[in-house]
Amino acid sequence: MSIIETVKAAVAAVAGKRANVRMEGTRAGVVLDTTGLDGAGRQALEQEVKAAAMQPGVEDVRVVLTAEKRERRILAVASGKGGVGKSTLSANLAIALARRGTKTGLVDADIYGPSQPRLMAAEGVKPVAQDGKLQPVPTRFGVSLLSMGQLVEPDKAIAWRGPMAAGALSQLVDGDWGATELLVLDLPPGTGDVQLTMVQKHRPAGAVIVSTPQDLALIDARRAIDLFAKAGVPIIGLVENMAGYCCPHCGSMSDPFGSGGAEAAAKELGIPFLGRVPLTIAIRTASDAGEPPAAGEGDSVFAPLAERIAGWLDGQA
Ligand SMILES: Nc1ncnc2c1ncn2[C@@H]1O[C@H](COP(=O)(O)OP(=O)(O)OP(=O)(O)O)[C@@H](O)[C@H]1O
Repeated sequence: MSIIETVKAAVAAVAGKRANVRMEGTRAGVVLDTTGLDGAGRQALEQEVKAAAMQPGVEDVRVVLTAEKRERRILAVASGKGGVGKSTLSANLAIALARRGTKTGLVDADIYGPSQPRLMAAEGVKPVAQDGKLQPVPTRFGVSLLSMGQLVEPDKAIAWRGPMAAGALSQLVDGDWGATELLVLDLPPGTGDVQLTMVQKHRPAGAVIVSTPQDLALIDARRAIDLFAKAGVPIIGLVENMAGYCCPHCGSMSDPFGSGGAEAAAKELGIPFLGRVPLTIAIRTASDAGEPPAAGEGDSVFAPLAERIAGWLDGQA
C-alpha cells in the first residue's frame, strides 16, 4: 500500500466519511467535517485523526476543521400577560424536546422576573464570556441555559428598559450555543417594544402562546398574535395552562373556570389548540424545588405538547 492509501485507511477508521486526506511530500493534510459535534467532540476527533494520520513516512499532519453551518431555530414562548405559567411551560417544553433527542437550549428573556435558574436548578451559577460570547450554563436536565437572572442581581432585574433590555437579551440568544439545534425563548410577558424587537431581530421559527382559562379575554391573546404577525413569525398554537384543578387527594378534575374555553378561543383566533396543562399542586411544588415535571418518568403532560410542537417544526424544516 502507498503512504497515501495507508493514511487514508487509518484516518477513515477513526473519522469515517468526515475526513478528506491529501499528501504533499511527507505532509498529510486532512479536511475534517465536524458538523454536529460540540467543542469537546471536535477536539477529541481532531486528536484521533492526527494520531491516525501519523503513519511511517509521514512527518507532519495538518488538520483543517470545517462544519456545515446549521440554522439554529428558535421557538418563542409568549403570553399576553404575566403570571400565566409561561416560564413553567418554557422550561418543561425545553426538557421534553431535549428528551425527544433535539439538542435544546433555553433562553430566559424574562426581564421582569427571570425564574429559569430556579426552575432549572441552576441558581447562583454565572455564565462566563469567552471571545465576547456568553457560555450557556449546563443543567441536570440536558438543556443548557442562559438567563437574565444570571446576569443581574434579582432585585435589579426590574430596572431594564427598552433598547438596553433588548441589547442585553440579544447577548443571551447570541451566546455560544455550539451544537444546539433549538433554542426555546421564554419571552418577557406582554406585547411591548422589547418583545417586538426580540422577535424581529431573532426571527423565531414559530411561537407558542400560553394562556390560562381566566385570562382568555381574547384581547390579550390577540395582541400576542398581532406581535408575531407583524414580525412574520407563524403561530404554532395556543397552550392552556392551569386548565382545570386536579385534586391532590382523589385525583379528580374540576373546572372552576369552566372548560373548553381555550379551545374555543383558539378556534375563534384562527390558531391551533395544542393542549392543556392542568393546575396541580405537584407542578408548583416540583417547579419551586427545581425538579421540572417533564424530567420525570411519569410525564404525560409536557411530552405530548413537545411531540406536537416538534412535529410542526419538522414540517417547516
Ligand atoms: N399548571 C400549573 N399548576 C400549578 N402551578 C402552576 C402551573 N403553572 C404555573 N404554576 C405556578 O404559577 C406561578 C407562575 O408561573 P410562571 O412563573 O411559570 O409564570 P410566568 O407566566 O412565567 O410568570 P411571569 O410573567 O411572572 O414571568 C409559579 O409559582 C408556578 O409554579
